[in-house]
Amino acid sequence: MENEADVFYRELPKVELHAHLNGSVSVTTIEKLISRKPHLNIEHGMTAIGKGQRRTLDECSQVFKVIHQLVDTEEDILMVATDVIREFAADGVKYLELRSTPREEKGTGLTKKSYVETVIKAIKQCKSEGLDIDVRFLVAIDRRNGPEVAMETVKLAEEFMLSSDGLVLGLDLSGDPMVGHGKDLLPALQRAKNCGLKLSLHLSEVPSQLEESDLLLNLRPDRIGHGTFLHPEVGGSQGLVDKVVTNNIPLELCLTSNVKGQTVPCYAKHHFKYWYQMGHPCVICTDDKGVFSTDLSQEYQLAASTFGLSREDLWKLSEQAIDCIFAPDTVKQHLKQKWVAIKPQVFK
Ligand SMILES: CC(C)=CCNc1ncnc2c1ncn2[C@@H]1O[C@H](COP(=O)(O)O)[C@@H](O)[C@H]1O
Ligand SMILES: [Zn+2]
Repeated sequence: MENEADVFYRELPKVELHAHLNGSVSVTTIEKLISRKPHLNIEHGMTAIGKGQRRTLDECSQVFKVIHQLVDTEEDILMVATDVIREFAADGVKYLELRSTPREEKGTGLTKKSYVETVIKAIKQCKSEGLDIDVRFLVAIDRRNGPEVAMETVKLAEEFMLSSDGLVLGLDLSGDPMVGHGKDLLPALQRAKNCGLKLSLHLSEVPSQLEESDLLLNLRPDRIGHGTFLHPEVGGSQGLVDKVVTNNIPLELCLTSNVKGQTVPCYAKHHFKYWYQMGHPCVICTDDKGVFSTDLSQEYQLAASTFGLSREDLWKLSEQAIDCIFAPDTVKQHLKQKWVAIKPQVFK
């Protein structure tokens, strides 16, 4: 049974800007995938981190390898993407930017192009079902794959930005933060920026990357993923903070992901507090709702209980997230009107 508080968080209209497709796969969908591929001998304990459990970053990366084995055909991607979109819609998300790394699978004929096409197909299919959610796509670069693949990915994203009726809006830089160096990826990221792709970069997700963070910030990304170690208290620097503040770059903050992935010691010490108190634009996100066994309503609830936010504070937080989306102003206006229309129902 849902209690009154749960209803509030679900009914609160929300914007999700940091969700990796294959990290967002629910237990129900994983079970469907496992039954399609029994020979892999995968159990769903291998694909999700439960309540109170933690994993090192390295162990988290292993989890993605297991999920990628389960999701390796166009059919799988279509199912995964439609399920994930429906789940976000059911959780009260009205605008979603999904991100995913195009993969090629020689065995099944999947190509990077057909990968992106299939995600777009899923988005269109959900739209035709009349779901009350606007979904866009960010093409992801896995930093582990190096500069050449990054450049190829940018070209692919560019093509789709021009041909997808505004569904492909930008580029994400993600992947194991301990692997590779951001400086090698600068040419690809700069090209993306020049051709009009919006940039959301995972940045300072782990400590001691001041130089890399500085280089990436010089690109003036449109949003930052995590930014856990930017501020001086955790080994970052005032210079980095100043760059983020001066350029007013919103942060995508994922509480459960950071605590379960152990880059943050506990919820109370999450850097949400630092940036929120400063009045800097912060957007609460899930990162990988499947892997970390969460949803966006739970993340808002966690932020409220940890940092003492009122319902009015939460409303403002979700409404201000609209200003950080990559879709054009007309979409922002439309969403703002939607928020106004929904408010009486949420605060009844
Ligand atoms: C390791 C850890 C604590 C995860 C949370 N933080 C993350 N940091 C960097 N990249 C990520 C993270 N979560 C997901 N990803 C990226 O998203 C991919 C999975 O989604 P997809 O296949 O791109 O659709 C992963 O292989 C990885 O490249
Ligand atoms: Zn992420």
